[in-house]
Amino acid sequence: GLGLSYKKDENFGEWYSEVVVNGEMIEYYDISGCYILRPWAMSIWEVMQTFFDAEIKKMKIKNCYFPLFVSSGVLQKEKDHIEGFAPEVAWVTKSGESELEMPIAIRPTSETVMYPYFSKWIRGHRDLPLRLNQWCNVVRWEFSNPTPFIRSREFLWQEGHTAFATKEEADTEVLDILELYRRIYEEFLAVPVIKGKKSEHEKFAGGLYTTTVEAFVPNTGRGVQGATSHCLGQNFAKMFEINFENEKGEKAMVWQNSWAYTTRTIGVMIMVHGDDKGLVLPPKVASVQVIVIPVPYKDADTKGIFDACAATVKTLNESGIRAEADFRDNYSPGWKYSQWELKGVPLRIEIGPKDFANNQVRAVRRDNSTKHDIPMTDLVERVQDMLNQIQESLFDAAKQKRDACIQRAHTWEEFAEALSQKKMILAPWCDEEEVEKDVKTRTKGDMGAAKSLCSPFDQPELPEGTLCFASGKPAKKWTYWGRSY
Ligand SMILES: O=C1CCCN[C@@H]1CCCn1cnc2cc(F)c(Cl)cc2c1=O
Ligand SMILES: [Mg+2]
Repeated sequence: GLGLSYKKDENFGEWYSEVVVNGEMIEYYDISGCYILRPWAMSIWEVMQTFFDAEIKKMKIKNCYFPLFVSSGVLQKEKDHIEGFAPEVAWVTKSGESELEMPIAIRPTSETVMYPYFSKWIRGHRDLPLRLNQWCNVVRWEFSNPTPFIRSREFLWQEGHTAFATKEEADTEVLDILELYRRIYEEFLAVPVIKGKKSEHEKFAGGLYTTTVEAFVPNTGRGVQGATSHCLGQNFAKMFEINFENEKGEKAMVWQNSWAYTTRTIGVMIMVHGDDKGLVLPPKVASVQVIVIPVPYKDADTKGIFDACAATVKTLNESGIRAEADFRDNYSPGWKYSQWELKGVPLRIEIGPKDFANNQVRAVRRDNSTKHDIPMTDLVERVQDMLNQIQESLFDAAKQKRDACIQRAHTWEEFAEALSQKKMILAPWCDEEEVEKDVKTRTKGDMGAAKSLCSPFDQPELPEGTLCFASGKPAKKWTYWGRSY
């Protein structure tokens, strides 16, 4: 039958892979770590893309497209930040039967692809700011356990790459983009995130600083890096000689940013909202927000009921609500209810003989299963209200659950206890990299080590004399710690 064989609270990993497959988002592929994104997933990606693309266009950021392939000389250009990643670079070594002269890498990210051309295109201050974005795929041949959406060897993302005359402009854009990432999570996916700064150890080594929106999966007690917005400083400008003649006629290096979010966003949403009946889609990103199901009864006016369903869909669509009817005659209404619940459609509308006779519909919410009789005369207004309520209550429920997983800790004992309870820990830290590495070492285990997730911009009060939870040295900042994906 349609029912899932795993429970979210009992076998999270199996529950997740069953839900993404049975909910028709993912099809497994014969190459490990690669997944087929079916329309039910792609439509969510497109809703976010439509929002984000419009927003960056308002910021005068232009889309472009650079080649997938990177020559090995160019890729190795940035030695120190590459060496850590070398094992995950995928290489093309042959065409047909013949070996290539030089192996060609498939882009794992596009700094080294783009920046030689930034150097060529940027001459004077009038060429700045240069602000480009590309929507593309990247390949990273990771070996840690692949998970649909969350960790795959190929994924879709957007990568923004910008260059400015001043640091101030770069700093401002880093946060403008981070706010868009927060909106994607909190306003579209209904997932609460924490805005903060990555530690020196966790940041992008090639950059100056990394800002992030951190999500959290209560079931596994793991943090998830939701999206990142880096200020690269002048590091890449130095390496790729990206400089310009400033207004005083002096030669100056540009200040750069790079920022990305990926299809991982979809996996986080599924993990946070899904339940034992399947996917639960926030209305903002659901390609079908309302599914209308006829409930004919043997001698009742079946045609009338079907026509009422068609009219309901038409009325909703005309008001901008994404509605469909399920007229399939080879499935019972009950079977259809289960199937559309499995696919996470936020609202179901049933029209049976009684509803039809009373010129009303029966609406059922996917998130809390409550039933509501709606007069046809109020249809659009009531349905729109219910969709807004579902969006809001999904966020509120997720925020409540996430907040319940946050534990403050002042000592190692409190930290270790909270970690064992799968919490995300907010602790005062001395901000020393050696101490951070020590926390990783001390928490190594089969569940994976704890790491710093971010130092939240919204810092609680740090009273004078507060000591670091791990080193006992004077604490400098509150920082979130936890296991992560
Ligand atoms: O996160 C972003 C936003 C969008 C543009 N890129 C940055 C940094 C990416 C770091 N990073 C991440 N993963 C990598 C994997 C690799 F195989 C190689 Cl060669 C390099 C990297 C690498 O530089
Ligand atoms: Mg990686």
